[in-house]
Amino acid sequence: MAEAKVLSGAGLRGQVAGQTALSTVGQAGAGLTYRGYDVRELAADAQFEEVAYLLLYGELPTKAQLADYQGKLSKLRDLPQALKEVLERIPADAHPMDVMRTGCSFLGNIEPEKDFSEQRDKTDRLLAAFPAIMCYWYRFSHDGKRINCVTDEQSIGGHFLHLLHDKKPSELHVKVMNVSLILYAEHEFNASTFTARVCASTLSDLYSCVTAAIGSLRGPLHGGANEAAMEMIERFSSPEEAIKGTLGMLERKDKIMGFGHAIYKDSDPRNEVIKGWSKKLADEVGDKVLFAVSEAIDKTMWEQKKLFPNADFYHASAYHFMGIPTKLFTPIFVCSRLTGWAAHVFEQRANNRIIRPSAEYTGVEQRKFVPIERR
Ligand SMILES: CCC(=O)SCCNC(=O)CCNC(=O)[C@H](O)C(C)(C)COP(=O)(O)OP(=O)(O)OC[C@H]1O[C@@H](n2cnc3c(N)ncnc32)[C@H](O)[C@@H]1OP(=O)(O)O
Ligand SMILES: O=C([O-])CC(=O)C(=O)O
Repeated sequence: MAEAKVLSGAGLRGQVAGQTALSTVGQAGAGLTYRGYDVRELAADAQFEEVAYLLLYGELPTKAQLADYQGKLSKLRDLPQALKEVLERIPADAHPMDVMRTGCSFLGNIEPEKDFSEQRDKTDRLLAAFPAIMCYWYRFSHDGKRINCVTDEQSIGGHFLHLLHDKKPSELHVKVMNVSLILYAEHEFNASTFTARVCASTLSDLYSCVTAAIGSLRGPLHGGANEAAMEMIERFSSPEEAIKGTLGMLERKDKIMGFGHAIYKDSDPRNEVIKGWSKKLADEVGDKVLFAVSEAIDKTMWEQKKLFPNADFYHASAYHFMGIPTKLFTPIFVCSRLTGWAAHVFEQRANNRIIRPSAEYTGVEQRKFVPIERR
């Protein structure tokens, strides 16, 4: 029989591992704030670029600052030819998160961060270029098309949809992308951000920090859960089937992706926001199955386990209704969370000590070395 898992203290749960002025997660009142602003207010009224500016530059921009910032980002969207050639060599069956990791890392070779004084400019470049890295590879490997990486879309979300679908996105879809990018932007010491900070603490460069963070976000217990949730939802063709299937998974002690959270105990404040937009999109496309299936799983999980949907669960159906292929879900998360990762790298660099915790040794007692011929 497998030994019982020792959970107390595992995963550094509940331990303060450093300080941040960027966000609060799971504190009384607003469940999530970015530099003091409730994420729900930001998602309702701000543009993603305003939130990126807030995280990276410290305060919300004025109208003129936002226009300048969006103008700057628009000019940084195109990809160097050498990067396009690398993307063209990545096969169609590669995981797009691996493509993002490679794209980010390769850009770090040809446009390196030579000095920390460049950190904001390098972040802006990545923010502008990530949608094209994802879509250039996707459209080339899947449709055989070398797309133009520049569009006249003002927003990053609109730019991404335009590159992906080769047409101007609807206002509703641009709005939902904007909301989604805001909701995913920052979340304190989650696994991928902590990865970025550990890397930054060695005084490594920004691209290494972001590449490492992409690797952490990829896993299904973190950002990869939105794709895993979609794969689960799609298996059911009615709410009744979904309830039966969910009960079966719980009985088999399967993990239900898109549910539960390491910090939030009763609800994830981002969920109600993206759920509302997913419903609007379901109505727009005339969906009669996916949203109802999602709600049935949601209700069953609460009734059976008191587990609630996290930000990833209703993102799955929302993205699907906008015609986004499932395997691009987590890369979109990268386009957003880059802002949080980079802001944490800046914060770590501003007050750095190498992150190096201790381990409790559980191995054998010290013993005498036995030469190989006597073993
Ligand atoms: C938005 C970006 C994000 O990264 S949000 C997280 C995305 N990940 C997922 O949705 C993956 C599914 N969820 C999980 O694996 C966990 O809930 C995560 C998020 C990893 C948190 O883990 P941890 O802090 O260990 O959970 P916990 O201590 O609250 O667990 C208590 C008991 O409940 C169980 N549990 C938890 N989540 C689920 C789930 N989704 N499906 C089924 N069971 C779940 C745990 O296994 C644990 O049970 P037990 O006490 O070991 O019997
Ligand atoms: O905070 C966490 O552990 C995971 C999460 O929700 C996020 O990174 O958005």
